[in-house]
Amino acid sequence: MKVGIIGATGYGGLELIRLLHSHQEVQTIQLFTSSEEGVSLSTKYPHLTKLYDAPLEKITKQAIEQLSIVFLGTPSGVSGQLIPNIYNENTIFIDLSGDLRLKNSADYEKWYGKKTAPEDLLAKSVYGLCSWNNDAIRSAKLIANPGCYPTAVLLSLLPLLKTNLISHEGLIIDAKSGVSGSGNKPSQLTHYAETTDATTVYKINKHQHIPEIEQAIKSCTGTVEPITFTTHLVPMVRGIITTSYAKLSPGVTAADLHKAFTDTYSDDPFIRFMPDVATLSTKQVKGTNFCDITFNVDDRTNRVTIVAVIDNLVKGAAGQAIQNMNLIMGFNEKAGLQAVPLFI
Ligand SMILES: NC(=O)C1=CN([C@@H]2O[C@H](COP(=O)(O)OP(=O)(O)OC[C@H]3O[C@@H](n4cnc5c(N)ncnc54)[C@H](OP(=O)(O)O)[C@@H]3O)[C@@H](O)[C@H]2O)C=CC1
Ligand SMILES: CC(=O)N[C@@H](CCC(=O)OP(=O)(O)O)C(=O)O
Repeated sequence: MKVGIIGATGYGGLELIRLLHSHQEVQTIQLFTSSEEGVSLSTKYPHLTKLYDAPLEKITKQAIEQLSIVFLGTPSGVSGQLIPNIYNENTIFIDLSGDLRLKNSADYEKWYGKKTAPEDLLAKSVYGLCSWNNDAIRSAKLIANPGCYPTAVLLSLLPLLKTNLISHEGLIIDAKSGVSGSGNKPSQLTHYAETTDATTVYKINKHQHIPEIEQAIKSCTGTVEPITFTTHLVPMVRGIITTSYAKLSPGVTAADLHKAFTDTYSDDPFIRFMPDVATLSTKQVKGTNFCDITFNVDDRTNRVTIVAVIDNLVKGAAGQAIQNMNLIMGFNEKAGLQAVPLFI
């Protein structure tokens, strides 16, 4: 099968290359650029020497039409305008950006501060939250791959929200990410001198993933209340950890929560429910498509603390995008995604 990557020079693109390279169903990976046509990716990234030396290609409708799948790892505001120009019935589009996730275009313009994608594109797009939307994913032509933070938050909260074991009201979610989450464009926030030896809170009550999380909670459980969601940048390259605090519904015990997680995920290839662990670390999922989840009930407050870890570039981006491809194409869901975590 022939696949393509638009935005191949970005961090999401590089991670797609790394994972697709060992996918047994993928024979050719075409790499596209908007700014460095003719340049070899291995010139820019020497670790790809003797692997990806061919010149980067210009994005054209004719080239995209030849591909079974095209991934877009482009900054927000790009794919919503680009896809209408290259859309065709032969190719499946998987967008890693936030452009097609929010069904309400006013929400996109408010939270992203950018022009929304056309309504017909939004109507066609399927939210690619694997494990929760697999039936719709299997027949999709256009996938809105979930955001990195929403993936960890939703996978860890939906089993309890859907069964009404925790209250929808007063949910508080504290999230922390490594610096690769902000892509390969340097900024003041990600400058080494300011990120190393520091933890920084950012986008307080303004993060663009707030409406995405609320939309998915509504769609999976039928109801939603506003969430409090706070993001932090921590001095590591990869990884996300989310810690959520929820009020238990009357009479609910730890055993009920345990059952909800095992009922939902015991057969899941990538979600590892880990009750009774003393620690949970981003390292234990590094380089993989795993999402590890644990919880602890505080009897003093009648609250439960729910923790999830993912690799932002894999389960939070390229890995989940490939899992979506596998579901659509009817491949083994784990194809290309079987690596053991890079723990040390
Ligand atoms: N990093 C992460 O952990 C995650 C990222 N995402 C989302 O995925 C997307 C990609 O992220 P990431 O790889 O980190 O971003 P990067 O900034 O690292 O890379 C984006 C790439 O997009 C290409 N690009 C820029 N402008 C255009 C354009 N007008 N047309 C086509 N291509 C363009 C650039 O390549 P070139 O100049 O060669 O065209 C660039 O290398 C973003 O929307 C991000 O929000 C989602 C989940 C997690
Ligand atoms: C550390 C860091 O900066 N992370 C980014 C991740 C968001 C992202 O990837 O953007 P979309 O999912 O909206 O496309 C952020 O918090 O904005």
